[in-house]
Amino acid sequence: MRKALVAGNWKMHGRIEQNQLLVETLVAQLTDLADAIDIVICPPLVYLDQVGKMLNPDVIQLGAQDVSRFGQDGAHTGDCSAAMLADLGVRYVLVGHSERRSDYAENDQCIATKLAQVLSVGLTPILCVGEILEQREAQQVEQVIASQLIEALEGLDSHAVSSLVLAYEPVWAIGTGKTATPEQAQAVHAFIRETLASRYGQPLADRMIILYGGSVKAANAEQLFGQADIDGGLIGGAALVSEEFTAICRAAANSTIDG
Ligand SMILES: O=C[C@H](O)COP(=O)(O)O
Repeated sequence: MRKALVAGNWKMHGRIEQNQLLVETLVAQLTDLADAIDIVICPPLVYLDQVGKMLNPDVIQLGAQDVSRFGQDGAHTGDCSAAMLADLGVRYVLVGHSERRSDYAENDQCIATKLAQVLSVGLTPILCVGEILEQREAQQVEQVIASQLIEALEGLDSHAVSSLVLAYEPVWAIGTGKTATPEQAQAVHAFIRETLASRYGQPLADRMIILYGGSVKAANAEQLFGQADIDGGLIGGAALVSEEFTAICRAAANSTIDG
């Protein structure tokens, strides 16, 4: 059985004082879920050290929102390498989030390079894929998702692919309050698993953790996580509210127990 994972992506939110309050609360509220699910918090880069020092990695692990595509130390102003993230105790790294794709024109080749950097230092990438509204309306969802996956995974062997986490995030559902219905999300998750099975074999596909992201909140988490191929969530806005994030984690734990 796959172990559910819930990752909170704070995006560009936080201040030292409010981070402290939020993380202290989460650590206290989520301790009993340590064995049931994996929980990750991805604060902004400048707060990784602060948040990392407050976390008990047996309960909540540290994640980063991005990584440099350059592997070596060097003249890359503003960048932070995978090795530096590992040095700080980061365990997971978001790669290919739609906001990186749109804000910084990150293409699939750039994303493939970043994946390789993250894997090279033994961290777990969370590879994000998802279609924009026009692509969904044009019935291109499967084509877009397959292409994003295949291009990003180009050059990785099965062993490397098996150490990834995937996140399906329909761009039209991110921060908009328009969640995909559980059926819409399940259909794409099943398609992702089929695509992986056809390229890397059924056992690998069956083990792959595939998260859903896009306006997940306490009120819809249970239904989403109850779908057969949805193994948890990548949470944005609701990750900034302790009661919401805790309830989402509990819904994921319940879905694991329910099977
Ligand atoms: O990384 C998180 C996703 O982009 C979802 O964000 P959201 O929950 O605010 O829609």
